[in-house]
This record gives sequence, C-alpha cells and structure tokens, in this order.
Amino acid sequence: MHGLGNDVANFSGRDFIRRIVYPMAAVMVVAIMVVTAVLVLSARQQNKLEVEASTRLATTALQVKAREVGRDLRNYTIRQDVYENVSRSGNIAWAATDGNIGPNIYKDLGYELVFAVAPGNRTIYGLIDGEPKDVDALKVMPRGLRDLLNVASIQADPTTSLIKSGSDIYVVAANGILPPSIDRSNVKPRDLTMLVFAERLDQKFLDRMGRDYLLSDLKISLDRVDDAEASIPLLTQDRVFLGTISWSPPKPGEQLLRFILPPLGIALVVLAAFAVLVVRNARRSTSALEASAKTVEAYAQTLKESEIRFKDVAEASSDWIWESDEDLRLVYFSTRFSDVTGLSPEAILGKTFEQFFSSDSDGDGWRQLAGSSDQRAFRDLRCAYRDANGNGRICRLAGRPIVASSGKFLGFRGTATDITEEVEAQERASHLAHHDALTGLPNRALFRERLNIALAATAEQTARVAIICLDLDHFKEVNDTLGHGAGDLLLQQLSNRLLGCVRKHDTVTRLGGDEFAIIQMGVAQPLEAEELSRKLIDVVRAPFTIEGQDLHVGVSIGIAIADATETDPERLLKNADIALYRAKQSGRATYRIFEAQMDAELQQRKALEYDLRQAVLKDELEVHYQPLIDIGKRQVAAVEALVRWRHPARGLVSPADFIPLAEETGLIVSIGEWVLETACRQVLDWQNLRVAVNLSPVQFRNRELVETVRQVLVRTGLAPERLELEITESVLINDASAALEILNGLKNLGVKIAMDDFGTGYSSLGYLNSFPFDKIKIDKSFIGDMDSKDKSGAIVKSVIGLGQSLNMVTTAEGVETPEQAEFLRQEGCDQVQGYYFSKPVTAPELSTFIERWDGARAWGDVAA
Ligand SMILES: Nc1nc2c(ncn2[C@@H]2O[C@@H]3COP(=O)(O)O[C@H]4[C@@H](O)[C@H](n5cnc6c(=O)[nH]c(N)nc65)O[C@@H]4COP(=O)(O)O[C@H]3[C@H]2O)c(=O)[nH]1
Repeated sequence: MHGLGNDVANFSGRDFIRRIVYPMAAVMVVAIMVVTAVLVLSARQQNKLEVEASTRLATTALQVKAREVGRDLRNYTIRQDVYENVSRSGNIAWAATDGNIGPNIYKDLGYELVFAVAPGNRTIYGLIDGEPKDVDALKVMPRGLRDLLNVASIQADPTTSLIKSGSDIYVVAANGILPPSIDRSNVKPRDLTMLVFAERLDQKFLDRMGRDYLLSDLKISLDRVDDAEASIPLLTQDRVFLGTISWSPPKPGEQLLRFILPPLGIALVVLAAFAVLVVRNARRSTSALEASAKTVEAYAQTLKESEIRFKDVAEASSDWIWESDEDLRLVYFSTRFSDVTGLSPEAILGKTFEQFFSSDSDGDGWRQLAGSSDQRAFRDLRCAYRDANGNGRICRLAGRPIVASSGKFLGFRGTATDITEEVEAQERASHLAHHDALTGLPNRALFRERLNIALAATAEQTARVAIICLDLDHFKEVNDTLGHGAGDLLLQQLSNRLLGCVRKHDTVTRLGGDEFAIIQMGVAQPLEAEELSRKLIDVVRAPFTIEGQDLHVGVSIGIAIADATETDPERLLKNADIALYRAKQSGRATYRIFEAQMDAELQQRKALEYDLRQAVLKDELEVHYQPLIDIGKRQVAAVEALVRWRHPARGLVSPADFIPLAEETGLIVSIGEWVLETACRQVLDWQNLRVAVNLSPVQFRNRELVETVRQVLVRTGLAPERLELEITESVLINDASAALEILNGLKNLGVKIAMDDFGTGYSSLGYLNSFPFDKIKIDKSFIGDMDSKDKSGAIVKSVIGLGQSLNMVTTAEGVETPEQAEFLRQEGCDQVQGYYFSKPVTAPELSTFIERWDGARAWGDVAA
C-alpha cells in the first residue's frame, strides 16, 4: 500500500509528459515525416518516371518524325517520273509543278524546305515554304547537309538528321532519287541526284507533336536548358548540339501529393487534435491520479502515523491485544502480553478463558462471555489472572465479535489492560478516603457507611446497635504542653486500647481531633453499652507513656442506642453527641445514655445561646453592684460588679444561668470586657471605692487579657489600685504556669487580685502559696452553713487566720444575718458582703445606698 502510494505519487504530470507524451509525439512526428517523405519521394519518383517516359516519348516523336519525313521523301525518290524529270532531265518546271514536288509538298506535307541536289552538290531545284527558289541548298544549310548528302547517297533508305539553318532547326531527310526500276548496284552514289525534305522544328511543329504525344508546353531553344523540367537535346548525326526541346511533363507525384496531402493534413490535424484531446484527458486523468495518489499518500501517511501512534501507545501502555476463537479459546496475543505478564503466549495459546482467568469473584468478568450466547461488543470486564511469578493480577477486557462475511461468528478480538496498579491505587485511595491517616481507624465517612449497614441489619434483628461517642478530657493540655507529636502518639496508643475493648464486628472510628466513636453491634441490653463504656473509661484512665513521660487523660462518653423507634443514623449520632455533652457537663470521665429530655434541654440551651448573642448586640446586658463592707471602718469599701441580662421575655436572668453558656461559646470574652469597662467607668462616681470584677477562666486562655485590662484602665482613667479582679482556682487548674504569667502581668499593672469562692476547690492552699493574692473571698456556702455546721465555722475561722498570716484581705460572701456579720467581725474578717447589707443593685440604687449608709447604725444593728 505504502509502495503503491509512493509510486503513484512519484508519477507526476511532468513524468507523464516525459514518459508518454514526448515519445508519442516523437513517434507521431517521425511517422508523419516518414509518411511525408515516402509520399514526397514516391511523388518525385513518379515525376521522374514521368519525365523519363515523356522524354522517351519526345525522343520517339522526333524519331518518328524523322522516319515520317524519310518515308514521305522515299515516296518521291522512288517515283519514276521524279527520276526521269529531275535526275535525268533536270526539268525544274516539271518539278515545280503542283502535284510533283512543287508547292503541294509544302501545303500537303508541310515541308518548308525541298531541295534536289544533283551530283557535285549542285542544287537544281529549291522550294522554300512552297515557293520554288533558286538557291544553293548547301548555303541554306551550310553545316550538316553536305555530310548528310554524302551519307544518304550511299544508303538505299532515306537518311535523316537535324540540321540548323539560321536560327531554325530542321528535321532533314535525304535520299537518292532512284526508282525501283533501276538497279542500284549499277548506279554510283556520286551520280545520284539527292532529294531533300526538311521540316522546321517551329512552334507549330511542337504544338502538333505535343498534341500527338500528349506533351504539353513544348518549347524549343537553341541553348542548353538546364532548368527545364524535361528536355531532350537536339543533336546532328555527328552528335553536334543544335538546341533543346523542353516541355512540362505531367507530374503525377505532385498530383498525388495534391490529392493526398489535404486529406492527410486534415487527418493529421484531426489526429493532432485527437492526440491533444488524449493528452489533455490523460493529463486530467493523471492529475486526478496524482490527486488521488496524494490522497492515497496522505492516507498512507495518516495510516503510518496512526500505526506508529498505535504502536507507541500499545508499547507504552500496559495493554495487549488478544483474539479468541468461537469457543473462547485464546488464539492470539500481541507482544505486550509477554512484557506485562511475563507469560509466554505459547503457553497460553489454545487455553480457554476459563482456563486462563481466575474465578476470583472480584475478577471473573469473563464469565459474562462464557455464559452468554449473545456475541456483542463488550468492555470493562474485570478479569483476574496469575502472572509468570504466580502473583494475582487484574486486567480489564474489551472486545468485539469477529464476524465472517457470511455472518458466522468466529470469535472475539480486543484489548486487555492490566489494571492491577490502578485497582491497588483505588484500594489505597479508598482506604485513605475511609480511614484516618494517623490511627488507621475508619474515618467519619466509613463510620457512616458501616452505621447505615448496621442499622439496616438491625431493622430485621432483635439485637440493637449502640453508638458510643468518646471525647478525651484534657487532651488539649497534652497538645499544648508536649506538642502535637506527643498528642499524635497518644492518639495512636489510645486507638489500640479502644480496639482492645471491642469485639470483632464492632467499629472503632476516629471522627476527628480527640473525638472517637464506636459502633457496638448486637447490643441486647443498654447495660452492655454501659459495660463497654466503663471498660473504655478504665482503659483510657490508665497512664499513657509518651516520650518517657506518664500522661493522664480521661474520656467522656455519650451513648445512643438504636431501637425500633430510632434508626436514623444522623439522629443517633447527634443523640450520642448530646449524651456526651451531658457527660462532660457532669464532670467528665463518665458516660451518659441519651434520653429524650436531654435533647429538649439542649434545644433550650441553643435557644438561649441565640438569645445571648442577640443580647450582646441589643444591649440587654447591664451591670449590678453589691457593696463590700469594711468591718473595721464600718464603711463601704468596695463594690462587686455582677452582670445581669434583662431578657425581654424572661426578665432579669441570673449570671449563673448564662455565664457557663457564654464561657462555652466564647461570648464571655466580649461580655467580660464590656463588664470590666462599664464597672471601671461606673466606680469613678463613687469616690474612693474599689470595684471587683469577675474574670472567667476562658478569658484567661487569652494572653491578650493583660493588655485588655490595661487599655480599659487607660480608657476609663481608673486608678489601677481601685480595681480588683476576682478569679476562681479553676483558672489555675487548667494551665497554672500560663495563668500565673497573666496574673503577674495584671499585678504589674497595679490592680488587686482576689481568689474567689475560696475553699470550694481541691488545692486552694497550694495556689495561695504559688501566687501572692491580695484577697481571699470565703465562699458563701461556708458562711451559710456556719449556723448549722460547726465545721463550717471552723473552716471560716481558719481561712481568716490563713489570710491574716499571709497578709491577705479576707472577704466573706453571702452574709445574710447580723449574727454571721458579728461572728466574722469577732473572728477578724476584713470585709463582708451579703444580702444582709445589700443585694446586687443597679448603679443608681447603689448610689442611694452609699448616700444613706450609716455605718454606725448598720453595724450597731449588727452588734445589737
Ligand atoms: N444566696 C446569697 N447569694 C448572695 C449573697 N450575697 C451575694 N450573693 C450572690 O453571690 C454571688 C457572688 O458572686 P460570685 O461568687 O463571684 O459568683 C458569680 C460569678 O462567678 C458569676 N458572675 C457574675 N457576674 C459576672 C461577670 O460579670 N463575669 C464573670 N466572669 N462572672 C460573673 O456569676 C456568679 C453568680 O452571680 P450572682 O448570681 O450575681 O450571685 C452573686 C451574688 O448575687 C447572699 O447573702 N446570699
């Protein structure tokens, strides 16, 4: 195909002209030349033959004429009367008589000259143009006649010759006058009287001769005529040149040419036109052929490129080409088969699909073909096989039926793509997509899938599914103090511990961060989920050894159990989350099973959260103030700022109800700053009073706190020593060193720091040691219990003593009775705060309170 394409393409129009048109033209030209030459030559030859023939004819005509003259002469020389009268008697008169040899000779026979020459060349009779003349014949014809007479005298028959006379040439015959009656042998030639007849070779003669011998255009000339088409020389007996007779001989060759050339010319023109037509058509055909050759070449090129491309692709890819017979017996493999599989085709050829491919359920796509009578094109059949090393591999088959022109199915032909790596990559990708990279546990996506499957199965079974959500307690501290690497190691160890607690069919999942979830299968009783939860709490509680350090974390757990009424995975997960939230609220390291009312509470909480956000925006918060009374001076020493929320529907909401929410949502940061600034600004109205503001542990997580307080002081212009910041010990529990750093920063500003709710925590004394607080506030629970419990009174006493020894101001909260106030005074407490003196009130109310404050009376009442 390729060679043909090249040959055809190489045979250009120029080649066509060179190889065909030129030779054809040359042959034609040669043929025409040959034909023309033959024609011309034959025409010439014919002309030549005709000239020769006419020459012979002219010569003959002259000879005939000579013989005629001789014969005419002889008729007279043999006459007895001529002999008697002319030879013997010399009777001229007789001779000149008409009917003898007189004018009749001229008139009837046409001889212009008639002489009778007696012996001794004596002219005895002369007749010129029919007129008797006394002339000397030898003078009339000075050359030639004498010789002729001599010769003729010895000849019996007349002797003829051509003789010139003047400018004329004559056919002259001479004969001795001798009748038959006289024996010649008795007469001496010189004694004979010679009779001469001469006919002039003039135009008249020539015309006659022309007519008689069909010679046209006869002319006589005294010269040699070289350019005549046909001529004969006129010679005497002695071959002396006298002149030339010329004529135009017929030219049959020319006629022939004239006859043949026009049709031949036309024929040639037609032939030439035909040749041009043929050439043009041939050119057109050649052009078409060239065009198609180019197309063929282009196709061939495209085909070649496509072959190369196909080969490149085939070689570069892991595909191989195969062919089977109608029984699905493999009968052909391309070379890539061996490269990819390492198997020799010979070892496989002749095997059926069933024998070559495995029956692995993940790769038995070939069965579709084996089991089908429907021979259609197919693709994406996933088939498993073993390579030369016995390793299992997967390929993807595509093929089309091979059908004979008769319609008979002959087998399949197609490609096989080794997709082992692709399948493995997909499996890897799928594993990555479904598993947590750090712990290798199923991730949230797989958790959802498995949960769906588990719930679907549960619907038909009596056993239930428990969803257990776990959240690590204090994991953030591990991350913050030891870094994320340690956190990661902990999560990995934790994963193993969790896996150690569950059964084979359960699923342990890392949902993200320190959140985990477990799908516990086959839960007959909620108790089983509780048992597992306890087990989980125990294993997590055990210390983790990370980088040589023992770390303690806990886990809070929320459980939701799927039953006939609840099978929605999203909802179940949410319920488990709500339960988890509850567990965390309940003090961590514990579990809770979801109950419907939890959800209602959560909804409420959410509504509250929304309202609180709105409250901040709508200015629904306000600050109330509660006075702190200096026992020694019996004066109002300070006020505690306590935030209030004036809810449009609920009325005044206690901070106990919304501060925890504000802390969880982070709103406490902005609320706290607002309270701080409001209180600092407000206390400027009350000369010399200090203001105490509560700080949340959440605010302590922000290292900007010191700067915030500094700016508030700058903005309000309040002297730092008039500001007291109250913190609870929980601030110190979370991250003691960071909290201490902030506390030192605050102290450096010049503000006072008070430990609030003292005695309610675990290690208050330790904290008092590590940070120089300015004040200890004894929690109101101890004050309230003083009346009933001696123990509380003892604690209050010892705290007051502790404060005194550490040189800290002690303030007792929740003083509601004059007895409590008196007791505290007697024990040396510095300040008191409580409903007995005033509840927290608005700023104007507190101003009134201060105005009306009469320390003596108020204290007097107490003392009384
Ligand atoms: N039963 C009784 N209670 C008395 C008596 N005297 C005072 N109280 C109450 O005791 C609480 C004292 O505040 P706290 O211990 O700091 O406890 C505060 C404080 O921890 C927090 N809090 C209030 N305002 C703020 C604030 O602006 N920021 C922050 N972070 N927390 C605040 O909310 C807690 C509760 O505040 P309140 O409901 O205002 O409750 C106040 C106050 O009204 C009394 O004689 N008997």
